[in-house]
Amino acid sequence: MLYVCQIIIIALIVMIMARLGTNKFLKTIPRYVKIVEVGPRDGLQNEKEIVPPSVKIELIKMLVSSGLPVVEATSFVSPKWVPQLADAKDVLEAIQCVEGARFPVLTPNLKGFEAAVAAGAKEVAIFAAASESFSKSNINCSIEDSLARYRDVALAAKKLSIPVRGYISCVVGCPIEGAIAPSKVAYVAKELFDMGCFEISLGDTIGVGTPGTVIPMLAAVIDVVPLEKLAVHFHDTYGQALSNILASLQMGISIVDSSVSGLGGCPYAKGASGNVATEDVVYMLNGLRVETNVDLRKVMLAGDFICKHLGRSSGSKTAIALSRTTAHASKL
Ligand SMILES: CC(C)(COP(=O)([O-])OP(=O)([O-])OC[C@H]1O[C@@H](n2cnc3c(N)ncnc32)[C@H](O)[C@@H]1OP(=O)([O-])[O-])[C@@H](O)C(=O)NCCC(=O)NCCSC(=O)C[C@@](C)(O)CC(=O)[O-]
Repeated sequence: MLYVCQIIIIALIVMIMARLGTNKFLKTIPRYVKIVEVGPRDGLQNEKEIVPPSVKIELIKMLVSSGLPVVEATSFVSPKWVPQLADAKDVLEAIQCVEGARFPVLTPNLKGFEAAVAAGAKEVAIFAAASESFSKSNINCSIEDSLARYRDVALAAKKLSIPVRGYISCVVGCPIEGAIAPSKVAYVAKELFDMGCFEISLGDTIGVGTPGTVIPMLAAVIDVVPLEKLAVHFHDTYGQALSNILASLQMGISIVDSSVSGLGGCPYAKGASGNVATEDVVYMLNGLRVETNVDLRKVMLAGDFICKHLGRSSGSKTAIALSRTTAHASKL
């Protein structure tokens, strides 16, 4: 009996030592990561075929049931610019009764903000760029003009106690200008922070970044905005999104945007592919033993649902692999 106890104690010590050894290398990674699901907005804004509101509403409900704490629902932008989201009012009104997640919506100006609030928005997002040319092609104004517009939105939101998230596009590269200097990103980030954004999401809109460009960009932004206010938003055009997320986590970032099944792209950034897939992010974070409170199987069900509707296969490698191998799936 004494012998068995000794073996159990030694085994426990070995396990704890092994864990501590691993933790030495992973110690800077946050223990909890908030995933911001952007599929219904960033994903569906770029679909050629217009998805009916009933499908969007069902998708949002399925994503909420997977435990995702934030599901970006839609945009109150000009329907001439983004006809795919012309049903923003219908979608947002229909999910008012859904509990368990926050539903931010994009608002490019006061007109959009007022329409969003009238439809029940309790959180909004404004979206600037670190590239002049992209700002012009995406929202038809210069960076400075966009910041002036967003100050009005932020002020109106403050009066109603509505939290405002800020986005910055093209944080490492622009489809028109090429490489973007980290100082430009830091400048816009500080402006958004100073106007009251509670969180700032740094978007590699065309997915060209690698840890080699993402780390210096984050270092410049962390110098001017508190780390805990920053989120990362990677498109996966060059297959770099997960490595960029890991590098960001190692720098202490704990908020990651992703899109179910890797849906997405920006209508004003030709060639940009979808966001990093939520399923792939959850799988990696599970492997790192980072808490997300998200049920991977349920995200996969939401992914199946929208991919069937769109008539295409998933953009998530995890979803494809797990749906093929029941042996792996049972270990989740
Ligand atoms: C900003 C504008 C409106 C300027 O567009 P504009 O043409 O310069 O605006 P305008 O003020 O001259 O108005 C033109 C028309 O739009 C109407 N209008 C004006 N505002 C609104 C509104 N809010 N909602 C509905 N309608 C609106 C306005 O009433 C008028 O209607 P008309 O008199 O011609 O009938 C336009 O450029 C626009 O809507 N752009 C949005 C483009 C977009 O949504 N892009 C994708 C999202 S950003 C992104 O994907 C990046 C991100 C966030 O995901 C991060 C990343 O990946 O990097």
